[in-house]
Amino acid sequence: MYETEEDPTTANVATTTTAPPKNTENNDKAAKTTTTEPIKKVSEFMRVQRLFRQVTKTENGKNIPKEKREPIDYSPVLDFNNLENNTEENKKLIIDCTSNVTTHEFEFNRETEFYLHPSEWKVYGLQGYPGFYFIKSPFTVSQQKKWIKHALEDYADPPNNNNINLFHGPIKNLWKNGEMEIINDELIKQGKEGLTQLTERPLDKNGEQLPTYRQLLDKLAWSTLGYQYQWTPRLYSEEFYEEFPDDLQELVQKIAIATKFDPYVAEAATVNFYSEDSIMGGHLDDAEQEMEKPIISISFGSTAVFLMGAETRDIAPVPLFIRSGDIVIMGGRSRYCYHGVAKIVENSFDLGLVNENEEPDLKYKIQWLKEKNRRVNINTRQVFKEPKLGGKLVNNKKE
Ligand SMILES: O=C(O)CCC(=O)C(=O)O
Ligand SMILES: [Fe+2]
Repeated sequence: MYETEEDPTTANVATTTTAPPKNTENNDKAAKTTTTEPIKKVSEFMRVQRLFRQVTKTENGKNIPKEKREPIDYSPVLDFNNLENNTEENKKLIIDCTSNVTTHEFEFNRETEFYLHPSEWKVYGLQGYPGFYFIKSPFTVSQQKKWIKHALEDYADPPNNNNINLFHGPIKNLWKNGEMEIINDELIKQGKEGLTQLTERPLDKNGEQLPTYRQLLDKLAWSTLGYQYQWTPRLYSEEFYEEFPDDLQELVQKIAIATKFDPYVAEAATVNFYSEDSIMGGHLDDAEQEMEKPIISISFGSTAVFLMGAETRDIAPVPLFIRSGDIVIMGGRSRYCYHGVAKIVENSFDLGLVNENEEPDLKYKIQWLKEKNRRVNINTRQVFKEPKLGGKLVNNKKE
């Protein structure tokens, strides 16, 4: 998992292809090196990935203002949310699976889980990918915010692992402390007195002063739940297990029932934090012993261009939009296929999540996500054929 292809035009820049699951592409240098790097043959996956790369600097290194950049052509992107807007080619790929899925009932709560009864869900498949499902967001705004809150407050904190812990050691209350700094900076900007109760930053595991929590939050790229995926040996080991959140377990088990992938026990999850210039290179998720159970993926915030590829990188992937609240189920063939995120669409943050009178608990989270067009993605996996340790099966099914 996460062994991504290096883009030869960005090979010597800040593209991380090892442990962190996503590549934060440095478009600036990418643009500069395009002309000097020898042209290597790139895969079909990379060719399509590059269609969504924007040049942000001129050849002599000058910043191109956002409004003057060559716009990205999103017309080839398949859109399950605007069926009529699709190219004729993409229309042929879209399968309406609504009737296959909506008959599998489970108990649910409109207030806290899904606002739409499963019989009202809109579910699509992709031609050539049996087992792949796309569910148009069945969440209310407040349910979306619940997962955003969990991701920032709980999932990114110890004992769960994240990309920042790898360098600095465990950092407690990353969000809470970062939020205090955000509030403090705002007050000072307004000429007011800053907060008095800012937490003193501890030294990190190397005895070095930690960067500010705001800076750390800016670097937050991923965290792991349940079996903590070990990026270097590329495996899950029973030694590194943290309790899997019950409410997330319940949610994905219900989605698994709807799509007939039950029984499903989420034993591990990756939580990805993207900002406006993040990408995730093409990769396979193949470290799980159980590959017959799908990856169930929920996303909130800005819109992504997701690439659904094939078993090799030599086949062009299908680019598709994933918007806030949409659910993607990668089962069947798609479970064995390359995929990635080519682009976070400019200015695509879901304005439905923005509320002038937001409660204090959420105000800064939404502001933080919106200001850099951020996106939170949570994707779950069953790791073992016989689920072990904390993996619980909740009986949600209506008999
Ligand atoms: O962000 C996404 O939609 C995809 C994430 C993904 O593929 C992964 O974490 O393995
Ligand atoms: Fe993946």
